[in-house]
Amino acid sequence: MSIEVRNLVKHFGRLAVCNHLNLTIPSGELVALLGPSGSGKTTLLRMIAGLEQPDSGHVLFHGEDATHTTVRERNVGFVFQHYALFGHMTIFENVAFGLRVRPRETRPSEAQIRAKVTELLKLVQLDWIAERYPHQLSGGQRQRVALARALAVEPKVLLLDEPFGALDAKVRKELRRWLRRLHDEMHVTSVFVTHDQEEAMEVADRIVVMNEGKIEQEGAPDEVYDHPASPFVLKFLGDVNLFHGRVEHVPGGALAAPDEEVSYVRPHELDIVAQASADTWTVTLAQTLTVGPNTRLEFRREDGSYVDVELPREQWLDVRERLHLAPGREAHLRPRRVTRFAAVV
Ligand SMILES: Nc1ncnc2c1ncn2[C@@H]1O[C@H](COP(=O)(O)OP(=O)(O)OP(=O)(O)O)[C@@H](O)[C@H]1O
Repeated sequence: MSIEVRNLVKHFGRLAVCNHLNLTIPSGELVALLGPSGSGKTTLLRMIAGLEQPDSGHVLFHGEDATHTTVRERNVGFVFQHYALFGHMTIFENVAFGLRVRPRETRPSEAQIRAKVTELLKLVQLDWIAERYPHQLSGGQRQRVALARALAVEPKVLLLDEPFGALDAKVRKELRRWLRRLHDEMHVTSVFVTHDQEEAMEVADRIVVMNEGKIEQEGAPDEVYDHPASPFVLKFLGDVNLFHGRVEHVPGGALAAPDEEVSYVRPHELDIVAQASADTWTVTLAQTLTVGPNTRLEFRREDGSYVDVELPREQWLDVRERLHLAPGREAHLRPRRVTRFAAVV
């Protein structure tokens, strides 16, 4: 089931929360709506679901206008961050719920319900605790039950709003991979909202970057990361050093961008070298910090600004020895890649 959003507009008071949005999600794709808080992700998701009406524009499901259809008619499954399971029902009954409340004529038989729920609980690897109650499960297990419950009614579209937001980092990571695998098995067209760029990059086929009610860019994770369409996308997808036009201290001036340009270099795209040359910046090491396998170095430039460099720990130990680097010592940084945008005046 493909989803299409055409010229969608939604205001809350005078605030344009969705500002003429256009988006096409092909059938079977897993798409992330990524953006900072307040960028309109949830509102867009709710309009796709039918929980919110747009001021104007259209939502199409499989080419057919669904703008004025109800949530039920759209046949979408939801998983939200604080999606409450029914506390008085077992896990099994929670998953069976959507099937049991169907009108008699479309309700599956008891045997069919049992088979379906068992299959889904196996899929989310929780069949061994089917008779437990929600309060006896961990947060991550509960989210998996919520997903199984959403899938039970065989939705054509699955919508997830920060589904793993409330969980700790390790569980989040596990659930992400697991969601990706699940999607590959089920092929349900899925849209999930997140403000975590790592989560979006790791899970999604395609990322839609949103900012202030508009789509800044959409594309495959690599495409968006390697070819950001705007400084906003570049900054939102990871740490980046920023160099303004006038960089007088650069030896030879070759790196000095024209005044109207800003250069951006990611911390892992800078090499530390011994000799100054036309394509290096002269810096002083301020401090080092090792986090896991990587070391993060903070260098100070002559104008007082800071540049971050990140490299694998072993590489850092090697560079440190070769260049006799220590806090307070001078070094030179050579970018392997520079992204330039016109400065906003
Ligand atoms: N029902 C509402 N009434 C008034 N304003 C609203 C309503 N829902 C959302 N907003 C406002 O619309 C803007 C976009 O909200 P939305 O929830 O879509 O953003 P978001 O990108 O999902 O943010 P978050 O990541 O914080 O959930 C926000 O400024 C929010 O305060």
